[in-house]
Amino acid sequence: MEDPSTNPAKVQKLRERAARPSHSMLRYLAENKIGRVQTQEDRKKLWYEHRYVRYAPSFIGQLKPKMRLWTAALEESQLPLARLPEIAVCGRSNSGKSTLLNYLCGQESANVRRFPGSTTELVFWKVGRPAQLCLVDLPGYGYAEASEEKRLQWTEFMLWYIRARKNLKRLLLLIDACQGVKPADREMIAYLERHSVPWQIIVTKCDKVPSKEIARRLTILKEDLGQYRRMAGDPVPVSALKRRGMDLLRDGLNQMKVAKEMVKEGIRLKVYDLLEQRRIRNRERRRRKSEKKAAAAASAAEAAEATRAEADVPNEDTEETEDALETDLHHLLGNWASSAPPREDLQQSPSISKAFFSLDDRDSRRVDSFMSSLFPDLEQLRAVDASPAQVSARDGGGDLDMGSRGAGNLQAGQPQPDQEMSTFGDESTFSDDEGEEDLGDIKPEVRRFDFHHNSGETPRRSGKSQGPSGPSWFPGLGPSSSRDQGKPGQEGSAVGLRRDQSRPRGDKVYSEDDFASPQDYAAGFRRWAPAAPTGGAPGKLMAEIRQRYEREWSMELEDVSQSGRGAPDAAEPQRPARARASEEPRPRMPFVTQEGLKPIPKGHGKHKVFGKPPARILKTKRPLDVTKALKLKSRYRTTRKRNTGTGLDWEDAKEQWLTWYSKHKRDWRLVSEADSPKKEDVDAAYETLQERRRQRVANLHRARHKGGRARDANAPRDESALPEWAGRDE
Ligand SMILES: Nc1nc2c(ncn2[C@@H]2O[C@H](COP(=O)(O)OP(=O)(O)OP(=O)(O)O)[C@@H](O)[C@H]2O)c(=O)[nH]1
Ligand SMILES: [Mg+2]
Repeated sequence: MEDPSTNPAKVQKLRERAARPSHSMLRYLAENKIGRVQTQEDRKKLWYEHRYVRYAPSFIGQLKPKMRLWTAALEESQLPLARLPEIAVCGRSNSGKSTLLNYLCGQESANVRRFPGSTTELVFWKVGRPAQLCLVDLPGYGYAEASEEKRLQWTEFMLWYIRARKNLKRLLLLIDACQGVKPADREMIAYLERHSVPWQIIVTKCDKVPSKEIARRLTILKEDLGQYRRMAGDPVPVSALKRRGMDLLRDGLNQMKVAKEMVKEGIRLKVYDLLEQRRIRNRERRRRKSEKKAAAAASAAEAAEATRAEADVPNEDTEETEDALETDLHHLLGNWASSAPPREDLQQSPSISKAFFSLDDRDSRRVDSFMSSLFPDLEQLRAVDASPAQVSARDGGGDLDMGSRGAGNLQAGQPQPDQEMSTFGDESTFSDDEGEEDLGDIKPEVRRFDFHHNSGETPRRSGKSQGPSGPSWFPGLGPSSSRDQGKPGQEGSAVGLRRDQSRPRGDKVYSEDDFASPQDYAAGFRRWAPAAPTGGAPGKLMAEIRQRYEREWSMELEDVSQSGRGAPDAAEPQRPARARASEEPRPRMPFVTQEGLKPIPKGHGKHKVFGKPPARILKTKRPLDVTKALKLKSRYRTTRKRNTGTGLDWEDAKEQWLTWYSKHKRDWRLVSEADSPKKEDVDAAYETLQERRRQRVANLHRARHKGGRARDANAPRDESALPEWAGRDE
């Protein structure tokens, strides 16, 4: 018997058959009706639900949250600010990524098409109002209906994005339930593991597979993927199109939305409640302002003195409004904060460390001791102001380890002047509807993310060096004091201490961000992120990746090229492909082989690089042959008509017709329409023919049983003709 272990497909089948899904899983699938509908009753119900029940799921605490297009990016410069936690969906083309995003929010915003390759850019969707999450629709990998250049471009950029983006909180890896985990998916998992990106498998299109099958496959998946460290949760079976199993997924993602707390005068509050309040407040302020302006214009027309007198009013008024709004805010928050007694220590002029890193005395003491252990000369640092020469010397440092640079500079006593920076990432992210509003009055009080906030443009990573006014590498240390004391006119440009307002204490938890380079920090990239792929060198990143992870990726390429040749000699140096002098240099779209870089092959060979299209697409698509289907062929005949007897005598013609008739007699329409001798004649002649044939067969039969040729049974027996032994009766 054949050994089944030699055939992976067989092994998989055997495993599936042997898998024993857990009771809870079967129960979950049955309760949520995940799987192909079996009965007519269920089918009817599903149809009804789909058609008539309005779909309004609750996600990130909002009912049918708004899904607004933020940007679509294929280059680093097109990426949006990294301010919201991002969840990306990734998977082979046509695995249902865009559909899943749509139905997560109950919207139909993302572009969905039937063919692979409908999404060709990284599409960023802001979810909620105010936005609390960013969903990223990544283009698919594997086969897609697009040019190779395009596919290479988006694949590279997607891989780079996954690797470099700091606020990417989770990557949902979609797997088509009908297709299962393909080699390309395994490659992607290896890539994610390598770069420490939390991922989770979502099995989509579950409405196409029976639930028993799904349960078995999920069990095997769980077994196989249990070894991975970065897997953020068990595989989730869903059917986005039929809206099944989505709640489990939503619950998982809900935890990732912006839900920061801040401590305001000793009271913990949700930032988003405050943002809502601020939205209301700002709107109110704008309305009052415009009213005031209108009133001022009216009075200006009456008297010039009155106008001049009003010129000073806005400042006072604004402050009044501020106060009024502050109380308004407290009122809206249930008057908690106003009832809290004012703390003595808050009124004092804040020391550098205390102002930023303490919530209560215990925390501040702990942080202080941590600080002094890290930076023994912290006290001296505070006295030193940043001079432009020192700063520029620091900026010439190239791309060293940012962590050690940050710490080193602090020790060298070069605190940076403060600069506006965007906030992002786990520690610092929050955004609201308008997005660009100044968050100055709220930010300083936010626990754990009291970084400097940008009210203007964020310095991009690819941009110029920050120069003398570069942002602090260690937010909150030094610069705030120098700024507050040295630049009284710059109030409110960045989040720091406001002169008129003392900072409530907030404790500080350090993160890697604190030691990241300002550029990376501002642009929201991970440490060690490589430069983004550019149009100038297509395929470079991809080639690097392939070279690096070749062993981990179960590469079809390797299998194909190595079978029959054996493993390559490791000692042999790699020969670069030689350019022929006579030929013009071709634009190279390289991919990595055992022999080095090669241009992407044409024809079937390119499947090795890009994956194979599904069989459905490889099949030639022919229009349905209507004439055949409706049996109208004879009426709309386009082929040559058979010779029906021109130039033949009747006998020959009849003979031909009879052959034709015996072939086509089942198709009564053909026969009746045929331009032939009369049907009765043909039938009669055919019957005769058949009779003759029957005779012939009968004769043969008889002859066989009489041990010789057919004979007339009544003919007189010729004894002499018989052999000697045959006729001797006696
Ligand atoms: N039966 C079924 N079909 C689905 C489901 N989800 C998506 N589809 C179909 O799959 C096809 C592709 O869906 P898309 O959402 O465009 O797939 P995609 O992964 O975004 O594809 P690309 O953008 O090309 O990578 C569409 O025809 C969908 O209707 C599902 O849960 N069940
Ligand atoms: Mg898509």
